[in-house]
Parts: sequence; C-alpha cells; structure tokens
Amino acid sequence: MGVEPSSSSCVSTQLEWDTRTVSKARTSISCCSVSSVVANGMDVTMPPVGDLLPSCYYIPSFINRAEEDRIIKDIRKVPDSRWTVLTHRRLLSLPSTLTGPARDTLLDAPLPSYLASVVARLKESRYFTDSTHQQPNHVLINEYKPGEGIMPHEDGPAYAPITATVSLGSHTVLEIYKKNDVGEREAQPSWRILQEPCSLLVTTGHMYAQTLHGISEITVDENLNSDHIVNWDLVEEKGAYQSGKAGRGTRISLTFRDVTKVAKLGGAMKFMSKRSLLQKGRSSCWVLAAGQIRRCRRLRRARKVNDGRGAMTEYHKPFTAAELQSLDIVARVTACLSLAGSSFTIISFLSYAPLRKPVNRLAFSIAISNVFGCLAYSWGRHPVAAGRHSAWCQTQGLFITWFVMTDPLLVMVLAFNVFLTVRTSRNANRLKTIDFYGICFAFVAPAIPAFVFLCWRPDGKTVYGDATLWCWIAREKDILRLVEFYIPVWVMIFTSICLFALSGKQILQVRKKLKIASCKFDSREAVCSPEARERRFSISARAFISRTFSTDSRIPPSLSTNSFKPEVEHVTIERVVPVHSREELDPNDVLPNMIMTTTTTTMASTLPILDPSSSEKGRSRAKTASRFDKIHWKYAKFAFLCTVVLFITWIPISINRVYNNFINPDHQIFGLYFASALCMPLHGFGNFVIYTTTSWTECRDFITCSGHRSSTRNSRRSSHA
Ligand SMILES: O=C(O)CCC(=O)C(=O)O
Ligand SMILES: [Fe+2]
Repeated sequence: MGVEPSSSSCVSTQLEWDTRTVSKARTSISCCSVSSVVANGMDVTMPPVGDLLPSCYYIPSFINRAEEDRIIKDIRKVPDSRWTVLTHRRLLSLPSTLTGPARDTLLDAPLPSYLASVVARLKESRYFTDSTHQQPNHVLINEYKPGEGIMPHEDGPAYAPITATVSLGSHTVLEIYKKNDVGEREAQPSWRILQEPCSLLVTTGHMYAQTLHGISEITVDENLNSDHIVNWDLVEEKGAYQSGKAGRGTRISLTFRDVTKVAKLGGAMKFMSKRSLLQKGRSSCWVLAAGQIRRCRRLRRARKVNDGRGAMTEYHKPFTAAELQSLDIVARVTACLSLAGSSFTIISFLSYAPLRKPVNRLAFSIAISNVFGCLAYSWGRHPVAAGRHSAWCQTQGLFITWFVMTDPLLVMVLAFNVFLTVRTSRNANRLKTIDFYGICFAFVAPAIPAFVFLCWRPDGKTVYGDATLWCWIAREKDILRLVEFYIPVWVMIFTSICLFALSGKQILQVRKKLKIASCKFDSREAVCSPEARERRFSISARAFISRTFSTDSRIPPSLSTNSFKPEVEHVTIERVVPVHSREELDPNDVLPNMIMTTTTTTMASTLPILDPSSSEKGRSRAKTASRFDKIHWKYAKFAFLCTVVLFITWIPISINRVYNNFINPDHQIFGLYFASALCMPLHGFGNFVIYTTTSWTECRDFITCSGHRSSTRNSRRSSHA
C-alpha cells in the first residue's frame, strides 16, 4: 500500500524491497487515501517483504522549484558561525542542537519560519501521525559539496522512528546497509535510492530501525539505472540520468524529525527564542539584563559545545562488519591472555605459600577483579548482538563498570601500601588491616554505580547498551561514562603515581643519607647517626629484598638500650615489605649499620649480627651502596611497571573518549578503537607480568615444582649460618 499526501502535486509511493534481490527494485506506486494511512498507521499496515522490510516512501517534486529556490536563499542567510563544519559536510541543527546528558532533549522552540510551508505539508500528509508530537519539531540541514557525504549510520533513539528528508539543489544517492545476524552493518549497501532535487524521502518502521544509511563521498554517481537504483521506476526526471551517470552539485538536505524529549524553556530561554537567538543565530547577549546575560552566556557556551556534537545524535555506526569483527577478535584475544595470566596469579597464590606475601595479596585481589573484567571483555560484541535488553548485554555492562574500576582502585591501595611502608612506622597488623579495608573498598565502591546503572532506566532505556566495542554504558550516554568512569579513573591513576613517586623519593633520600652515614662510619655512629626515619626505612628497604616468609625481626639484647629499639621492637619484616622478592638473605648482605636479627619460619635461627672490623668497613660500605642500588632498582621496577600498565590500559580508550566528546564527535577513528580494544582487556595480563616479575623466583619455583628443594636449601644455609 501507499500513501497519498494531500498536496496534489505530489505522487506518493511506497517502496517495497525484496531483500533477496539486492539491487533489483521491486517497487510499487500506489495512491491511497490519507485517511486509510491514518486509520491503519503507517508502520503496522506494511506486510513483511522478504526477511526484512524497509519502510520507505519516495515522493518526487514534494516541493516545487520556486519553493526550493526560496528555501535555499533563506538558508544561505544563516551566518557561517551558526554552521557546524565537519570534515565532509557542514550542518545546521534547528531550532537548536539536542541537549542533556544523553543529548536527546530538544529545548522547546519553533522551527524557522522559512520552513513553515514544508512543515505544514508534512503535517497535512500525515507522515508523522504516529510520532510523539504528530509533527516534526527538529530539522537537521546538511550541505554537501560534490565529493562530500555522510558515513553509514542510524539516526538513533532520540527521535521518534520517522525521518523525512527533502533534497534541495542537487540529486544524491542514499545507500542503505543491512545489518547482519550479529547486528553489524554489512560491508556493501543493499540498496541505492536516487533522491532528486525537490523530492521527499520518508523512512520509518523497519527501515528506520533495522538499516543504516549513508552517502558516498564521490563527485559522480554511476550505475543510475533500473538495475541499481531501487526507486528507478519512481524517478521523475529519468532523462537527466539517461547516461547512467550524474555529476553532483551542491546539495542541501532538510532532515525533519520528531524529537521525543522536549524541555520547556525557562524565562531567559523564552526571551532568547523570542529574540530569535536560536533561530537567527545571533550570538550577542547585549540586549539582556544582567542576570539574563549570565544565563545567556552559559547557554551560548553550552551551545558551542553541543554544536560540535550535534551529529552525535545521529548515533553513528561508522565501522563495517569486517572492522567491527577485527575489533571483536582483538579484544577477545587480549582478554583471553589476561584471563590466563590472572588465573595463573590466583592459582599460584592459593597453592604456593611462599607467594602469599603482602604485595601479592593485592596482586591476588587485582587478579580476581581482572578475571571478571576480562571475562566480560572476552565476550566481545556478542552481548551487543544479543540485544540491549538481553541479560548477557546487561551482565557485560555490569562486569565492566564494576571490575574494571576495581583494578585502578586496587593499584591505588597498593601504592598507598608502599607509601605507608616506606614513610610511616605502622606495624604489620595495622598495614594488613588497612590493606583489608582498601581491598573491600575497591570491590564494594564500584559495585554501587554498577548496580544503579543496571536498575536505572533514564528515558525508559537501559543505561547499559551498545558502546561499539562491547555492551557498556551506552554510546548515547557518553557524558555519563566520562563523569562516572574516566574522570575517577584518571584521578586514581595520578594519585597512585604520586604515591609511588613520594615513596621513590624517600628511597632515594635514604640511599643518599646512608652513603653519607657510611662515610662517617664508626662503631658508635653505626648505631646512632642515621635519623630514626631513615633507620626505619633501612629495615623496609632490606625487607624489599628479603625473604618472602620472614615473620619476625628482633633487636638483639645488645641493642636493647639504644634508640633503635622502640622502633623495631614490634616490627615484623612483613610490616615493612611492600614488595618482596625472594632473594636469599645472605649474611654478608646485611647492611653494616643495621644491627638487628632476622628469623624466618624456615630458618628458625638468627642471622649473625654484624660488627664489622675496620678492615672490612670498605667492603661493607660498597656492599651497602650496591644493596641500596638493588633495592632502588627493585622499587623503581615495580612502580614503573604499575605505571606502565595503567597507562597502556587507559590511554588509548581515554584519548578516544576525549576525541569523540570534545574534538570531533562525528568522526570515529578506527585506529583509536583498535588500540582501545587491544589495550583495555590487556590489563589483566599486565598485572600478571608485574606479579611474575616482582616474585620471579617463587613463580619459577612454583612452575618447576622446586619449592621443596628451595626450602631445603634455605634451611641448610641458615643452619650453616
Ligand atoms: O542528507 C541526507 O540525505 C541524509 C542526512 C542524514 O542521514 C542525517 O542527517 O541523519
Ligand atoms: Fe541519517
């Protein structure tokens, strides 16, 4: 069936396309009364054709040439400053660009008066009868020079599912792409629609929801014939395209839509719309009273930002099925690597006692969060294909929001742990408690927004939805993603880096002072000269490289009266071990001015107290410095790796977000998406690298099952000592 607009000059046509014959059109021109359309509704009356029915109407000469000229002239009067210039076209969003966190809200204002006759005809034709406001309330004016076009996209959820496009100035060919079984667009268009100047193209129903449309960036359209143009039978001026080719001129399209959400304007906005600030594009605020000026400026600033984003409401889907597939594959491969790495961390930590040291408690917690996060990534885009409301898509969104946030939080807890160890004199139990609370916080805090987003239905839609790479906070809510996710994550990353840097500074300072102190070395100064804090740090520094399962550290009776005692009396090695490595604690390695005894659970004996004779002082000093170099290197390596992993994980995806939010919302860079798909799911693997690097000996023992041999060797050494 077809639709007959009330205007007698218009021929109303419905195109029915058989999806099995891709380029060959099966069109029907039929005229039926408007009342029958209204009675039945445009959408529901259409019988399904093939496996997918695009619902589309082509009406040549919807407006006449004089009307076309007049509208073009009026559009040309709009100052250049009001246009948003994009790479391959420029556009005007009237009465204004959409606003609100999801950029789906129209500030109530009339459409420009020079479009009134077209709007009236659309209304009379009743194309919008089933839409929210029964008439268009928004128009996007696109201007294309020859060679310009628009990438394949969907018009998105901000509008009622109907678009009416009037072409002015030149013809174009609109290409329609089907989606494949997993909801991705096919590489080649399935249909081509020739739109003549003055024509109207209405897309609705299945066509609106199930297909993508775009215009190729070419200067000459070819294959303009009945075999390749789906509406060829309806083309009015076939003579103009007889050669099968047509060079494009400058085309202006008016895309009328009905924005579902409309916000009534307050006093200042009403005033502004009366002053035609929105319609006529005046940028001056000078006519307003003081308070209004401030609001006007705020609105202008907001409009500036939105202007750059207007096209985002088109809900672009710029990638081909092949591109989306490659993003999917790379994300899933890296996620699987991370899953394997995290599983190793969890299994080895649980099953091999020497690995259960404080820093690895955190590595273990991070691995747990990585397992859930990377599990979600490993599903790739399949949850997207399962549908926004599917449990799979919602679970993927939940896991990513929850556990991917847990990771940087835990790294921050780890950095805090290192910082407390190096800078304060808290004992092992205090640090363990702080760790415990930190870990709990890191798991519980991100769960709150994650579950809120799962239940929240702003505008009746789920928060989690298609976010291109996976189901996450949906693309149209990218501001929410920025505020809830990217900003907190970067705050955490910088906090961690600062804490690492402060701890590193402390290490370097101690190293310097130790060198000076060792120069002045004599038996008295050995005990007294370094400041209390440095001495404390000396313990932690040594602990950095001490055995894994040291449990106690005691002051020898000979030191019980010196100032060193109170600080180390209750100190266990664990309390000062932010990063253990399982190097053998060679008695010769003990720092000469750290006169203390260390016991280990396996050694069950004390290491000798050093009381170096003056002939050995030189050698001891050299060893002290070299020991500190080792400590410093270990610390630096650990902090460096944590920082590198954080950066690798978060930089590509954050650059992508900044680019799409603030620089060019209309253009998605495949390389940035690819880098994000590669790096984001890789953080579990990065954390596994840190874990194995900082506990290499234990990991090696675990893998080669030589833990027993190693313990025996240690016992032998200690008894020998
Ligand atoms: O210019 C056209 O014909 C298409 C414009 C379009 O698809 C849009 O603005 O969403
Ligand atoms: Fe569009």
